[in-house]
Amino acid sequence: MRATIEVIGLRKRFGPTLALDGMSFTVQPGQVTGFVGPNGAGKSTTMRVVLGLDAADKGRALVGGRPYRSLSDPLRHVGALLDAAALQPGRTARNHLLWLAHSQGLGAARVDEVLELTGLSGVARRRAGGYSLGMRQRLGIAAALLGDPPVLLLDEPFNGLDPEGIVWMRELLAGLAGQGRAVLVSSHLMSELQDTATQLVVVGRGRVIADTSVAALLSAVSGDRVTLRTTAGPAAATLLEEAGASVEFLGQDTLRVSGLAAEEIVGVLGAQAVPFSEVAAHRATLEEAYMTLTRDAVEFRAGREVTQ
Ligand SMILES: Nc1ncnc2c1ncn2[C@@H]1O[C@H](COP(=O)(O)OP(=O)(O)OP(=O)(O)O)[C@@H](O)[C@H]1O
Repeated sequence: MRATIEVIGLRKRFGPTLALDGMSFTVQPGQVTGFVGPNGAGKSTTMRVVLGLDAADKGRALVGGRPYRSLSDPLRHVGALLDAAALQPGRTARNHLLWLAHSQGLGAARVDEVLELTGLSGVARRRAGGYSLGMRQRLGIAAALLGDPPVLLLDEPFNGLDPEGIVWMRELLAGLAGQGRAVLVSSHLMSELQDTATQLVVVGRGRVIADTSVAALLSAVSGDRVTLRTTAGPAAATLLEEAGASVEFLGQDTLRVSGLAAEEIVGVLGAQAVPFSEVAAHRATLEEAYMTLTRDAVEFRAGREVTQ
């Protein structure tokens, strides 16, 4: 089976709410793909449609090239974490997983493996009703991994995790993608996905705003701004402007330079022996990139609405 998720032109209306408005993207194997957007953007609905839990009014969703409902052993094809709070509180974690495993022809040995993998072995015989949200997230991941599926869909897996849990989750997701799986992870906090996602599908109001690699997004948003610290501000500014840069004074000794790369700035100043103590290229965070993208989308929509 191809480890992919294909979402093709999904449209879904709930009464007056248009939850999905032509949602389309593909999730590739070997990557953690972040699925981000503000509350109500349509992330959960998309995942529910992919998993056959909601029917789309239009469009198609395929897992490994096939609709979810046509998969005979779904847990072996796709693992999902949708709502970690949805557990039978009286059941122990191990029994919960055993029940799921048996329904798919999987044995107890696999249950113990996923308990180990998610760090739950020590508490596996406790009732899940007493679990913290973080432990429930781990149990949800354990359930998603039971069938060793090539495709994973995780809705807000970072919810309720403490900082240590967040690091653990990032490493787990990167490891799963490193094994060649397609991993789709939704979040409304871009910062959670920093250092984890390599691809991003950014959504707003039921459609895709951007579908890009994280590296391309960060370099596009970082631009070519460089911060320069020098005690010879005016001389440096003159030289750099002559070399084609634009220069802005942020303080007496601090200049923001654009239009030249950091190495070129060092070259220009070095050639004329102009002293400087720091040349730092600006690097955007994922959060900044997200704000830029979603702000543009809002402006675009506002403009379109006015002209309609
Ligand atoms: N069962 C439902 N009945 C009515 N409206 C719904 C239903 N499910 C989702 N919606 C609406 O569809 C829109 C998309 O919701 P969805 O939960 O998919 O967004 P989301 O991006 O996952 O948001 P969040 O980050 O808050 O989870 C929202 O306006 C939501 O209120």
